[in-house]
Amino acid sequence: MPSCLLMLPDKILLSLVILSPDHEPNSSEPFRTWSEIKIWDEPDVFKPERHLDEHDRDSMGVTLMEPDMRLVIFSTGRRGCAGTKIGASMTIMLLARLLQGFAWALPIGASQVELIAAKSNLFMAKPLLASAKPRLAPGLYPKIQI
Ligand code: HEM
Repeated sequence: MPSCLLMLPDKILLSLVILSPDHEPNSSEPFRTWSEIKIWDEPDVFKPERHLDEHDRDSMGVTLMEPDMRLVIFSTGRRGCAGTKIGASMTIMLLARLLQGFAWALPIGASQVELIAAKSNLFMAKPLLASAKPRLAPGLYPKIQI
């Protein structure tokens, strides 16, 4: 599970010391997010290609854990995620199943997708809503008993 969602506040502050050395520990300023780290050009702009391996831009390779902490999805170092490979594989498989199984569209009334990050936490400013319509034979969608 992406543990950043469950982190207690003091744990978040501990991470900040690493990510943002210029942050005043007792300041009332909201904590800084990845988008403020002075590593990327235009950090608030959606540019997923910035995560491709620098040495070989033609490859689709992405280094998920690296000491420079440019991509901190799985953290790094000795306490970094032990399940990076299975976590990445599961995420890709889940995305592939969602794309294969459903035709995706904007919800009724929406004119565009807004990928805007919240200012004070790691969530999106507004929930991402989408309409999913099954596109395969009905028997391929197992019913979950709750
Ligand atoms: C997309 C999926 C996942 C994400 C984003 C993710 C992310 C993370 C992060 C950020 C940490 C470090 C937390 C910290 O700094 O304290 C962590 C730790 C850890 N993760 Fe994951 N994780 C994922 C999936 C998994 C899976 C599938 C497994 C196991 C099969 C796993 C096993 C672990 C373990 C054992 C640790 C603790 C490592 C240690 O403290 O020595 N993770 N994960």
